Amino acid sequence: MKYMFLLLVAFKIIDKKFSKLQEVMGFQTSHSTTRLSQSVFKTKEDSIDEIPLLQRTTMNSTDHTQINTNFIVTEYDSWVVGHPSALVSFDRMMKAATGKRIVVFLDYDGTLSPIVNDPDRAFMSDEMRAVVFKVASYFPTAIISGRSRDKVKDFVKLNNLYYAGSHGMDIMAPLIPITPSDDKHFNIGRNKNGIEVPFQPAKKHLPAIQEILKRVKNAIKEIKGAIVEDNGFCISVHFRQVQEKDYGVLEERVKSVIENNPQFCLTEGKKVMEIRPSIKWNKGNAVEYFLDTLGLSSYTDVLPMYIGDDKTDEDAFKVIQSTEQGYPIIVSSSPRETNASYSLRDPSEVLIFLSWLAKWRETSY
Ligand SMILES: O=P(O)(O)OC[C@H]1O[C@H](O[C@H]2O[C@H](CO)[C@@H](O)[C@H](O)[C@H]2O)[C@H](O)[C@@H](O)[C@@H]1O
Repeated sequence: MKYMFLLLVAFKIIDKKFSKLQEVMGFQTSHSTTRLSQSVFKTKEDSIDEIPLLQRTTMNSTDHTQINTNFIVTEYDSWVVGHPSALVSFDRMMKAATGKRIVVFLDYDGTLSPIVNDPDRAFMSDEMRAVVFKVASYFPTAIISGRSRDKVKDFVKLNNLYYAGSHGMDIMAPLIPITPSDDKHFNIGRNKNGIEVPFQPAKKHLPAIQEILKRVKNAIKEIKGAIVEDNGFCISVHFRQVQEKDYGVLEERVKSVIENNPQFCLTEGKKVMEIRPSIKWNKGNAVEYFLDTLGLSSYTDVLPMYIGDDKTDEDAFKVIQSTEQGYPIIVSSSPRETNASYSLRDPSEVLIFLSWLAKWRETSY
């Protein structure tokens, strides 16, 4: 009996220590829902379950830091300390947002829709659409995508938000600012008859872009799995389905098309090479443009949030950082060098975050 009691006490102490460790690791305690707990814990449990016990005890420090055989701190766990989960930090973030004018910026691929092999089939779920609709009905919201503006709008299918395509090189800004504008960009959104026209800083390059599009399609047509996507002011060359042995040739051919043509440059995204005009305009400029046309750039109580997953979103994260009170949130399930302050693992966590945001607005106003 005495031993049973001692055993119970020992068990309690271990259990308490484990809970403490979870808190230190940033696991949610106050805003938890079953979905969040499942989402946050899933990978931990999976990563432990998936790895045989023997291997757990022999892991090297590059992949995992071993604490004991039952609890493993992954590189992701260490990274997330510097880029806390926006779900775990939700209460704190929203406390700081109270009374501020929230503006929401969203990337599309890998943020609102999961990454898939075929770029034409990167559909957004109805659940995500419903939640984005709700968020956009409460806060000014814009989607800034690498896709052409029309294409991203076709995927999203919502009319209560703003769209920027071609990494911000094609913006349909609000016609009437929600607050009096300081007029920096405002008139650019309409023609002289007051009709809505998109802001397209690379417009004069369009004929050259179309010429490059023809040439790149021709240059890579024999490479199996390569897909060329016309994104209006940018061209994507996808290699997700290209065999590794063919990648070198593909890269060489794409580079040769813009060789000696300083009008264009090549950037890289997720298994995609992108040809774009060499102008100083990116997703960060698009964020500034929207804030300006919304009439918000001169207000000190504006809190912009930007959620994105790719390299081109980093320019926007930098701009959000520079406001000193915005929330740049990266979508990544692996550690990454980033200018974002917070993180979400994947579009399913983006969905939870946006639904909490809408709920917060419903209950706190
Ligand atoms: O700025 P975004 O909205 O994130 O657009 C960036 C690129 O996204 C798309 O490509 C990516 O998603 C595809 C579908 O999941 C995937 O197959 C591809 O490997 C990813 O790179 C889009 O097709 C590109 O044109 C965008 O530039």
